[in-house]
Amino acid sequence: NDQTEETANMQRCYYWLDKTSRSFSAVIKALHPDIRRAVCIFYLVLRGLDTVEDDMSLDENIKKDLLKSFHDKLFEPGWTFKGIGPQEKDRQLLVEFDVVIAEFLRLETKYSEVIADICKKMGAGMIKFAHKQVETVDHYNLYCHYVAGLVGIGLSRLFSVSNLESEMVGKDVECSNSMGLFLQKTNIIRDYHEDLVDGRTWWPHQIWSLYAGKLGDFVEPQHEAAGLKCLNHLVADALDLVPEVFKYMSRLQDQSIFNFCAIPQVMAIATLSLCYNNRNVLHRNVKIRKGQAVQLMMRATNMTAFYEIFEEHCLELKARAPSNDTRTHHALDRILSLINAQR
Ligand SMILES: COc1cccc([C@H]2O[C@H](CC(=O)N[C@@H](CC(=O)O)C(=O)O)C(=O)N(CC(C)(C)C)c3ccc(Cl)cc32)c1OC
Repeated sequence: NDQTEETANMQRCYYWLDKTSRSFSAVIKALHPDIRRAVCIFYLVLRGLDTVEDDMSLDENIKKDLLKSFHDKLFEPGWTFKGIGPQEKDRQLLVEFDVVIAEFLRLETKYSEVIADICKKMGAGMIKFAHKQVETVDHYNLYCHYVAGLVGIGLSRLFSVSNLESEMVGKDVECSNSMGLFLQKTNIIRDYHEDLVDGRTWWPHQIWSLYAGKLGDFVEPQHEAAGLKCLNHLVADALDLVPEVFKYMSRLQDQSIFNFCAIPQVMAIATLSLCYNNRNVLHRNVKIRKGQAVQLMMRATNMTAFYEIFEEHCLELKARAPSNDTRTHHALDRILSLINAQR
């Protein structure tokens, strides 16, 4: 896509987009020109907020104030933040954040007000979860709402106000929230070992305590079977979101927006299927193969293919799930009957 007519600042923003999201930046750059800049800026603003939340070396009070006021910084031309620890991978983005702010302030108000509103809500939510662990399933859903559901809700509002999508897309908060939860829960399930090492655990205590005394127990051979039961429980919980994902995707009209929304979702169902009953999840970070990811990206361009991809992964999952895992079988049966019903 020809970005030559963009300002020097916007060129710099696309540079940061390439640096902060490997495969995903190309999908954002392929978005319809009416919405491309708004989504790129939204992505970078969220990356900035995420970098603050992730920096464990930051003084608690500085972090709290910054999370609470981040949405106001968007209206302070020239603002940057040099306090992020040197180990944070996207530290430099905040050092050059004045560039993002300059472009944010050039956006039409109908876009910038959505981005600022989501930042305000997300920052406030992140403060509530500054303590390290998640207690109940409700807390789990609330945490995922703050860090991911709100992204889906914000994007859906951008799609609607651009008039590229119907008003319903921006109004159906439940479906938009589920789009974020499906991605976030998949990441949390996949990142068990990595997060354990970092000392931040997002697996809800109310679920894992059914299977072990300490979350770290699952890395030990004698607790592996229990670890797999817990893993499968969380996979089934994530699969319960798929009906809402289908409802959301079925509403989309713009091809570039469909691709932008579909690609992360098909990556997630492939990752979720890979994680199910997979003991490697308890010891290291598992990822779908690059070749499989590319295949999925190329296929996920229409609703028929979207259903087919989910059906393939759900049938494969059903074949592997032991008959006594009723939670997983019920979730899969519901998804498969929805797919058959729309044929
Ligand atoms: C309607 O809602 C969406 C529609 C399309 C894409 C996303 C969602 O997809 C990427 C996809 C992405 O960023 N993939 C990475 C791979 C990875 O990080 O695992 C990448 O390819 O670099 C993602 O993961 N997150 C991060 C959250 C899940 C926290 C929201 C994300 C962060 C900022 C934005 Cl603007 C968008 C997204 C949506 O958000 C729900």
